[in-house]
Amino acid sequence: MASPLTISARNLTLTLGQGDASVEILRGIDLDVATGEVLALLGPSGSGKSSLMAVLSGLERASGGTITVAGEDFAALDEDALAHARRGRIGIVLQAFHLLPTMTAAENVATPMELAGSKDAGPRARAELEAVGLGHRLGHYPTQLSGGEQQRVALARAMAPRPQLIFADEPTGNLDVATGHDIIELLFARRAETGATLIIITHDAELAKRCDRIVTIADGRIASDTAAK
Ligand SMILES: Nc1ncnc2c1ncn2[C@@H]1O[C@H](COP(=O)(O)OP(=O)(O)OP(=O)(O)O)[C@@H](O)[C@H]1O
Repeated sequence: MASPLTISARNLTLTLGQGDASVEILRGIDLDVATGEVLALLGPSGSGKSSLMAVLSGLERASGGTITVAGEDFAALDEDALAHARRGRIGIVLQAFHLLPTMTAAENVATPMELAGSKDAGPRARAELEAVGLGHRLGHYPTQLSGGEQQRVALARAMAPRPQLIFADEPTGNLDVATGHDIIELLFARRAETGATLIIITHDAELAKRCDRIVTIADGRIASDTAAK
């Protein structure tokens, strides 16, 4: 039996700005992603990859089309409802780590789960930080951590709620090659352990080949959609 779909989008559009200043960023995207699939999103700078990720992850509302993510009709939800639907279901890792500077590594991971009502946020945060090799850095603040360590904290924060769906937008963009490689290994390993669906934006053709499928975006449209192996 085919895996159920985690994402189903039809004729998805995104237009930002008003009147003469409006820009058509996504111009009719059709995309199905099966549960557990690992998908690489490629395309030139400015083609709309991050914008597509923002819509698929519920950070941005589509201007038109239909979109179902993890069983939720995202097109029917307002911003608050989208935020609620994201919680615990969708993990996001970005190029910039976006850690809160006044919180320790453990607090950065635990706090979003606490806000979502988790009763065991502390132990889960610790376990996830141990899983990404930071068990010895729980009490460190972001400024006391290297870039690679900060991205591990961000990865732990994304993974700790056990999301069904993980988005990573150039997660190695701010890291040197070796450190970036370690982060990708960890991301793939943690994903494999949880069976989550992963969508990763990358400019790295070698990394794309490790995914199940490669989708290329050009000028706000899907230019190609092929199996990677
Ligand atoms: N808030 C906004 N208002 C108007 N235009 C925007 C806005 N956000 C993004 N854009 C434009 O939308 C287009 C797509 O941007 P997006 O960041 O999705 O591209 P990308 O493929 O992820 O690029 P990169 O690889 O450089 O990160 C770009 O032309 C960008 O300038």
